[in-house]
Amino acid sequence: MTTYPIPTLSEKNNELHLENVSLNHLVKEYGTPLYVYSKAALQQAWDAWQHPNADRNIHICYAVKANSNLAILQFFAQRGAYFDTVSKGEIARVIKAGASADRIVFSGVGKTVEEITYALEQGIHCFNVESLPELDRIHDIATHLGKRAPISLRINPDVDAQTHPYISTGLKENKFGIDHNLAESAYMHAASLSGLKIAGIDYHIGSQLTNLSPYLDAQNRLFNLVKKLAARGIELEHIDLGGGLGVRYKDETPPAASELIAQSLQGLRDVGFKHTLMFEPGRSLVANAGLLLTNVEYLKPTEAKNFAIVDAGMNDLIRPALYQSWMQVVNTTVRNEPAINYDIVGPVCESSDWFAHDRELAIAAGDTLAILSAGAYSMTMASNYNTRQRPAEVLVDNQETHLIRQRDTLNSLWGNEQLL
Ligand SMILES: Cc1ncc(COP(=O)(O)O)c(C=O)c1O
Ligand SMILES: N[C@@H](CCCC[NH3+])C(=O)O
Repeated sequence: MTTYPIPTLSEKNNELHLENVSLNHLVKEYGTPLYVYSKAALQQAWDAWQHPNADRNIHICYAVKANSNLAILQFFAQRGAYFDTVSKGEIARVIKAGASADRIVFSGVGKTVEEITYALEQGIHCFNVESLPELDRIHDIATHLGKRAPISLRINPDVDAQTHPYISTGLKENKFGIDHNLAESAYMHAASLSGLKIAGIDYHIGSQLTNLSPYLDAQNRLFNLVKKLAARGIELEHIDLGGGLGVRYKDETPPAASELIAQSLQGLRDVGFKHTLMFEPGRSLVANAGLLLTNVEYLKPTEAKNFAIVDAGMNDLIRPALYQSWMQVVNTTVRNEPAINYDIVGPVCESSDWFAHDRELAIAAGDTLAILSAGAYSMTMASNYNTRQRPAEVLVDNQETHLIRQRDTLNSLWGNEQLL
């Protein structure tokens, strides 16, 4: 029997099921393209990040950009998550989903005056500050509002995360964070600003990391810095080690979250630190709880290739087009006919509109394909390019299904536009 990266996906009676719901049944009920998430898989991913007997507080800040559907945010809020956000919209979503603002950290290199004002008015947990001008801006706005802004400086440790260059963020040529070498003077400056309250320190070196060593290198550099800051009288409440833990799409073997937490805790104990520990996982909490269902519209053999043209496009799921990501594609109906090689492509007018190249599959026109591991950076990166309606989203809970987002309506496509 095939094993899938999604733990709650299995074959029953020659059809794929997510938990106890047939994917073909979902297609009949909700149509395609359709994002489907498994509540039990979300729970497993959340549980993997729990470390009940730690000798300090550990806050798991779910990185909202990975999947920001309100029902998904509500799921994590109900389990006591903190949230890592990067825009006013994400902060507002988290609050709308029922989380308290004081569980929100606000990252991002380009925070506007409007966003900082909004975050201060809501009373967020902490700003992860990415530059000196941003530090001054937050001080000015906080002073104007008669508040003190809790801040952490995001340090760029100049460590190679060994991942795709587009999702590597901790090298000195990346736009993120404050240079490691400037960190001490940046903290001294922050300490001199009355509108700020120094709360912590953080880094985030990249995404889809499958190896602990870059993490641990960055962590050691950060701990040295924390020691130097303490020697200068700057005490921090928390250390935030960012997100980035990878998942299995194909045959990757990322470390377990428990391993990452255990090593980080050990590192902290070795240097005698008592700080609260924070992490900002996104992908590892949601990627393998979701898939995208798409209908095969046409099989098109050409001299060069066999194309399977599906009704989802790069606008619905851009990861293969943008990063050449490998995502597993399976037929939701198990077919015994011989498999042949297909390029799985969408209807969008771009040659980069593909999901898989040279995949061996047995497919008939009208079948439904499932693109797996599509719980993270999939729906959140969807667009309306080619004036296509973004997919609906469904959450499966054992035998029950919940529509958690309607498909875009035609009217929603131009609802904000105006004829002259
Ligand atoms: C600041 C920050 N924190 C957390 C994350 C989440 O990363 P991941 O989804 O790889 O865990 C990101 C995205 O890479 C990020 O930019
Ligand atoms: N969007 C990327 C991850 C970006 C991480 C954001 N800092 C992906 O799909 O892999």
